[in-house]
Amino acid sequence: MVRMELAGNLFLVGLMGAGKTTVGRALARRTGKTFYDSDHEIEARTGVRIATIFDIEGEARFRDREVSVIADLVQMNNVVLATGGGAVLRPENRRNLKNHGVVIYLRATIDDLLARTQHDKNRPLLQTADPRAKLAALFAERDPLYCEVADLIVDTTQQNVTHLVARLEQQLLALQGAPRRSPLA
Ligand SMILES: Nc1ncnc2c1ncn2[C@@H]1O[C@H](COP(=O)(O)OP(=O)(O)O)[C@@H](O)[C@H]1O
Ligand SMILES: O=C(O)C1=C[C@@H](OP(=O)(O)O)[C@@H](O)[C@H](O)C1
Ligand SMILES: [Mg+2]
Repeated sequence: MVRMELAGNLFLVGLMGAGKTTVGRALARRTGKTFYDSDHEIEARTGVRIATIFDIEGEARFRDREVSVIADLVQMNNVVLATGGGAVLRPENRRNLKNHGVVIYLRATIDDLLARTQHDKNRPLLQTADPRAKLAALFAERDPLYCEVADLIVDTTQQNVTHLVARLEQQLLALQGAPRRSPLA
């Protein structure tokens, strides 16, 4: 059987724990694209973990680094890029993502996001007394931005990564054939 090819760049957005890094890596493998993660790229360029950048420089400077890394990575061809959850906060990033590829919003419930992030200490914004309340506040602030930038919105609830990636590939192929469809999958 001849497999249809998915053209161009794929960019993943969504809150912490949505699965951007995990799904992005698997999607790249499945589609034959090269995987990048903006957080990994920031860590590679600085030589320190994200949490250390937040500690030493603060969030605003981290966002500046994120803008610069995303501006570079969107220039690549045939990549899957997992962004950090806050990338959509900066208009330059929203513009860059929209202009250079198909943007996929991985949406998840607060319960799922909490369950998937609670054992990981490298997300400084969730090192608080009430991470559920923090995730809910971030959802309220960012969901409109993710929706604004997305070509495709995918609900990840009760979806294991393998199934999610297979479904995503089908939806992306359909979108490729009909570019002006609604983003709601
Ligand atoms: N659809 C899913 N179902 C179950 N677990 C998931 C799913 N997507 C991601 N995970 C798990 O959740 C955790 C956070 O995923 P990650 O890819 O780091 O999210 P993000 O990059 O969006 O913050 C990881 O342990 C990952 O294995
Ligand atoms: O939501 C955010 O503001 C952040 C999300 C993180 O990436 P993930 O979404 O991959 O966890 C990372 O960029 C940083 O801790 C800030
Ligand atoms: Mg990630």
